[in-house]
Amino acid sequence: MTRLSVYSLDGGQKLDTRDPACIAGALAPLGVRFEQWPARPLPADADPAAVLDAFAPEVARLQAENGYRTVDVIRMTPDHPERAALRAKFLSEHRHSEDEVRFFVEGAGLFMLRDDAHVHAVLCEAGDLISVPAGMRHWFDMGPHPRFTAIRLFIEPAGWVADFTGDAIADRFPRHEPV
Ligand SMILES: CSCCC(=O)/C(O)=C/O
Ligand SMILES: [Fe+2]
Ligand code: NI
Repeated sequence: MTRLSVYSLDGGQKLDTRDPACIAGALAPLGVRFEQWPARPLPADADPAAVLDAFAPEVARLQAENGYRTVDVIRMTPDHPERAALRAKFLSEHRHSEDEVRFFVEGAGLFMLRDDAHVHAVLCEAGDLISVPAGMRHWFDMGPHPRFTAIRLFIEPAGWVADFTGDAIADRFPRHEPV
């Protein structure tokens, strides 16, 4: 179930909630957009084109709002050959020059969003739309046995571009531990 846990930078826990309205309300002051949209089941063999086709109305709505020029699909399974390398890449704290817009359509993954005083752990699940503002330090944990599909929307034609901070902060905070 979608969840927000907030930690102070020294690791003390300040908030833990599974209430979607509370999650959205706690993230909004950070400039983070969080909404829940209905998700629909996908065939196990759905390729990126099929995923985009299944969620064409949602993608069109987001593109109409913000003119995203590049849209892709990331689908991770526990046997994905690059799961360890991709997990390590996203676990490195980074930021982007544009908002990070993700619509989760299957499974779950953990976003860790850092501001001056806190780390906000947002466990995103199917149906969750999140937009992390440009410049916000963050990392993402898909866990050792990843299972999620997310639609990613970019203004930048090149798609995913990150500025890694070099800070190993992720090592000091909880990881995604799927049940
Ligand atoms: C949930 S989409 C994969 C992770 C990603 O694109 C990113 O930038 C994480 O911070
Ligand atoms: Fe990112
Ligand atoms: Ni904060």
